[in-house]
Amino acid sequence: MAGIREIDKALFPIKNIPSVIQLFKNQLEDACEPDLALLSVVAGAVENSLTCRSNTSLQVCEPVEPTSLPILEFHTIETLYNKFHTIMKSAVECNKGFKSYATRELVKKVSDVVWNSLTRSYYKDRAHLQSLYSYLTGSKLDCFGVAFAVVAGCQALGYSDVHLALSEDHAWVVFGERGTETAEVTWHGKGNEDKRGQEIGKGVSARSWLYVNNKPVVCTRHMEVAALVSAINPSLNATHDAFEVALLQQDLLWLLYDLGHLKKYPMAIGNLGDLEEIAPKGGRTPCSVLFEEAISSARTYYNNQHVYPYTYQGGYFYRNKMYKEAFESWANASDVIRLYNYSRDDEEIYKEFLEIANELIPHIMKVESSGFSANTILKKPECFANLLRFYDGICQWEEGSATPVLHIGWAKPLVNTISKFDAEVRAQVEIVCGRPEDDTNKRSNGGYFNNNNYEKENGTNETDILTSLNSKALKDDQSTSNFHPSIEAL
Ligand SMILES: CC1(C)CN=C(N2CCN(c3ncnc4sc(CCF)cc34)CC2)S1
Repeated sequence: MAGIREIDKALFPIKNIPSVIQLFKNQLEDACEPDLALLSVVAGAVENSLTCRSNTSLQVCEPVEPTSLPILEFHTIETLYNKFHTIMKSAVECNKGFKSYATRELVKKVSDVVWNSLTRSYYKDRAHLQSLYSYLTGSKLDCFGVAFAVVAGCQALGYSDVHLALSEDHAWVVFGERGTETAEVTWHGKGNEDKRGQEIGKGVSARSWLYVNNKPVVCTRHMEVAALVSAINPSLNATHDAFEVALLQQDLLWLLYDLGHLKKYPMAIGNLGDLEEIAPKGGRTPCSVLFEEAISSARTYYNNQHVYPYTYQGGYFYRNKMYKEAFESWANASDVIRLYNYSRDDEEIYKEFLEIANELIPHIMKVESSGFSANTILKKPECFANLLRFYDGICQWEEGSATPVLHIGWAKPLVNTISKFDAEVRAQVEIVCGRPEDDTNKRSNGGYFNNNNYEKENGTNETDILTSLNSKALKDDQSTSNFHPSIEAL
């Protein structure tokens, strides 16, 4: 392992953001691979010094150089770096000399070293528990942090084949001669037995969103740096961010973007888009384009199996009152989820769709039907079509799943929303149902919406459907409709 080089040491003591950027630049542009342990300790130390101040009350800071940081001494970093290497090397005898490829036993051993050195019990979802600084000074890591620490530990032991694999809500490792071996190395969610050491989902979990249909982001060393930078958390408290940390994260993401290391990492591009929306850097790609780039990355490299690129974009449109565009993004997100089976590990994306359906869309309908919107979306059939596509995707997500998705809490906002569109607007939407593929328990997208005349597949016209929907939600009468059984069950 290269260890800390003179060129890096020369940057210390670090007093400002440009010095941190330079350290990352040296590591990323250097011929050999970036040192994950060094960069994670430095990023964690900076984040900790600016967000975990003892007095959490917001000080009225005297105007300082916006990029100044609390001084970071080399000795501090070197001590923690050496501590990490000692932990790894004393726990794992690795054959000196030639480095073979990692084995499942080796990966499990490194995972055990990290796992057994964590504090017995602590609040796992707390902020600032993702870095090796947190691990080495507080013996605390969140679930992503454990996976990252295992990859950094294997790098410290000289295994260049062990890499981080990322879904939208979980992390594991790949290793071996062809990089095709997989292993769980951390936990997921609450109250789930960890599966550390096991291969990645072969069973039912393989069809769950959590494992993104086996289309995870498989990182290079440089993309592992992008993951640690994405995991930087600028939050000071529930309402405020430490702006220097957000600035550092944004500058580091631009550095990685310029070097091409975000090309296959949609969520990192989305993170950069969020930061750019808040504090746009002049002369840079605008955030709206970044959200589009994240979507095209997911479509190009991950067979469009990722949801978050569309919810990044939908959130941006929503915040900027571009409601017609938001509906389209959310319908596209729903077209992704419809191909999965909902499983108990998918709570995070369930909450995402629940918030869109029961908070964001009802808010839009309220604003749009307040009568002051000249160019209201309530007159636009494509908005109605995208709304139906959004809801239909969630219904199809539930079909074939062992766990139900929809319940009465979904139906009332749904009926409220649909009935805000007048009949003559709805009549302009044609539901063309393609022949459902003979896919056992998961039809492919059996239908799509476009704006011609509305025809239900069995000839029922839309007024009956909506009337029966309304009556169902309001009076629970027993008339039949073609909507999803869960809505039928109201
Ligand atoms: C549209 C949104 C709700 C906004 N933020 C989102 N995220 C914030 C950043 N996220 C991420 N950003 C970069 N890399 C990763 S790897 C991972 C799974 C655990 F390892 C999550 C995640 C998760 C998703 S999705």
